[in-house]
Amino acid sequence: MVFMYRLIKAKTFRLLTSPVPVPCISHQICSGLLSIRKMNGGKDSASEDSIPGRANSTSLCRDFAGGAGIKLRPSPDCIDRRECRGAVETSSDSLGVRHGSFGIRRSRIDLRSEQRSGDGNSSKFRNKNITARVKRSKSGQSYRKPDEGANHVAPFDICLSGSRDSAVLKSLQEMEENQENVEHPIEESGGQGVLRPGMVLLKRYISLGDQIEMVKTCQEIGRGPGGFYRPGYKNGAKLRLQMMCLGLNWDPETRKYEDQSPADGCKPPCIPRKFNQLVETAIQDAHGLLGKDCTLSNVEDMLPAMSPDICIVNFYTTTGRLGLHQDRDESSESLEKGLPVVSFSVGDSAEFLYGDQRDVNKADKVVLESGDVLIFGGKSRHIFHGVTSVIPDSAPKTLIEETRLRPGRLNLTFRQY
Ligand SMILES: O=C(O)CCC(=O)C(=O)O
Ligand SMILES: [Fe+2]
Repeated sequence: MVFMYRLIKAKTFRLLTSPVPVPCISHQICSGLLSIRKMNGGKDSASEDSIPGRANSTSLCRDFAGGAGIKLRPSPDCIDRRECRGAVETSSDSLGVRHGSFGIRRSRIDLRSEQRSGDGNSSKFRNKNITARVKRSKSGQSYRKPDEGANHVAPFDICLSGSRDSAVLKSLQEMEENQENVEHPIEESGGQGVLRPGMVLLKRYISLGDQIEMVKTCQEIGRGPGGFYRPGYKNGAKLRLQMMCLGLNWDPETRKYEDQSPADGCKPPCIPRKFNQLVETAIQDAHGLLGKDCTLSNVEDMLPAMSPDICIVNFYTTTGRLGLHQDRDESSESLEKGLPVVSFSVGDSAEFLYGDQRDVNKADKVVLESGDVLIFGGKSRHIFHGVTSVIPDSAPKTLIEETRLRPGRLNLTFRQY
């Protein structure tokens, strides 16, 4: 009897502590092995940090953890296999692991996946000596620790989940009522056109259908490896936004582009082809606008064309903002040529400041609404710019209904390294 009991206990222990291979097929079609080990009791305790909807855990391919919760989600347009190497300690995971078969409270996830082909960006950037703060785990596996000592968190979901409850319906109704009183700021902001040399604003340029698709795509990618997280500066201060980088990761701490996300050590997801196409047509249309000025012999002198290989996706809640700064961490070649930054705004409108100095009192202001595209290159490539406020309840109602985007603003800025 005692022998039988010991045998069962030993088997159970082995079952709980040995890696359970779970195929990891992310939205990036990365194949890997997820090993979940029970490390600490079976109690389940969800905790949240101060950011709404953010669970107190980091999870790689967390949609695939938890046995029964395995989901396969092909990436929109992204066909390359990406490299994720990580060894991440998680505390209670609000997603798959928490609901996993063992009620795992803390788990260690080892994930390894191979890289296949790709668009050539990665090797190109590796050759440029882009630094990645890669550390070695005891097992020798490379991984990158995000905030040392801080709780790792699951990627932020830019959309609300669950069924439409009365609170959401109420806020939709309120939004509808408020929208009747929203003054469209085209006149106030000068509307569509050339704001200054090299700076063009295309008002309501992105169709509602494309905006909806953009939100859904960003949500999909943003919940996966290399997804949304709240970045911080060297001094520990956090930015007042959630960020995800596509193509290459931009690290506010080092002010460098790297080929690993600090949040989970994964390669940044690639930029969906559709996004790049929109950027290219927006630049062409901006050239069309500039071409109306007969004194310009070559519009590209004022606004060079570019092919984006980086996209920084920011999500601002209604209290989010971004201080005046210059975008100057791209390659010196790109900056010298004045290759433009192309910015898409989706969701709530925002007050955007821009000027020649880092001084809010000397800056000009424009309201960026859902669907607007702002392009700044050439002589305006080094302008100081920032977001002072997000205007609540100003997003198109249909966009919110179709996507359940959280209150706030999604902004995508495309650049060429
Ligand atoms: O949100 C915006 O409009 C600006 C974002 C920005 O400046 C940046 O990501 O560098
Ligand atoms: Fe910027």
